[in-house]
Amino acid sequence: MVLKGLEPSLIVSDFLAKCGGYAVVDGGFATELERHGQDLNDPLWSAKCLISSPHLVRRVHLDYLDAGANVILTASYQATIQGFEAKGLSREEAEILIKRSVEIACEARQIYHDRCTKDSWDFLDNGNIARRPVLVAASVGSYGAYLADGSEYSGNYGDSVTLETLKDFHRRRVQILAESGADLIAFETIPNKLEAQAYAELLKEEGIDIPAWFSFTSKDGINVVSGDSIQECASIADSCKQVVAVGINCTPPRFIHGLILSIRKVTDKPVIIYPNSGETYDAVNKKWVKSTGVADEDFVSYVGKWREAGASLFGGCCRTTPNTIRAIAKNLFDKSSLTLSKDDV
Ligand code: MET
Ligand SMILES: [Zn+2]
Repeated sequence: MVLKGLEPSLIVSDFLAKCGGYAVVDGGFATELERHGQDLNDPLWSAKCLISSPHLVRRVHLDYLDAGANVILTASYQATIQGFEAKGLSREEAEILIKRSVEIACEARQIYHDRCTKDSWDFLDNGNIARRPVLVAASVGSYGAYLADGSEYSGNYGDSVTLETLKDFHRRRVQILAESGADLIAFETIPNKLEAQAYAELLKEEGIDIPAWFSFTSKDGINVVSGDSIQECASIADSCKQVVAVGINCTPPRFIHGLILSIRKVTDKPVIIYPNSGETYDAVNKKWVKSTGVADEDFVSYVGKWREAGASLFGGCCRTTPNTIRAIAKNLFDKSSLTLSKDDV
């Protein structure tokens, strides 16, 4: 994509316009690696596959592109220099793997476009065809994801972790990803305000010249998981020039509508939504379990409602699959059906 040099906000508005006003984000990445037989019970989680199965990483990206994704997220969510070093890799090897995560996603996009299957073309209203726009978003998971102790879902890092700790932890990886050829950086599953502040300061201090999105996670539909206010968190994203979209991921679908309304109160930036399947992560047993209480309807049937509430980018997070993404794409772009039956998923 020829994006460099454009104002960050123009990059996303131009991209959304080319996509037809709304864009489709990919779905659960680690989930899909597991479906392909990978055991991700490891401190590196999905990033383990950058070492052991890069071909599978590329394959999963391709599956999401085939399903209709306009944005694919790299396998770098839990790929950290510190995490790779703990596995005995050198710093240089760790940096190469982080960069490689972006290269693999770019390769997948290239393969996808080169195939020129009918799915890779969009028919425009004027009868012309255009190549479907695809952005590669370099994923950055939280400090809690690196700890791999479930604290990405509590946002509770304890008093010893300060703004500076978080900035120092993330600094080098963000620099590498910014220079890797990715179109943007996706700060995902942000559990608290402190980490959002750290990201915003890093983007500024390091003069990062590609755009970013900030995506928070919530377990009550009111606050982010730490209990910090979603509006305060979204305001940090709003004041950061490099941030081109703000939203929510890895959060049960039933909470999304209210969170979009809260975010819209403090920012006009595009809102991105990619919920999980509604199950809950049990950090002790490292398993996803069905929520008790009211069962979630499949979230694809909510997409129309989220769009009305003001969201512009839609995808899925943990436990969602290419089928979920296919159904979202159909929901957004098949003008004749605004709501999908559950059979579509
Ligand atoms: C815990 S949220 C994980 C987000 C990451 N992009 C993935 O789908 O694997
Ligand atoms: Zn997730």
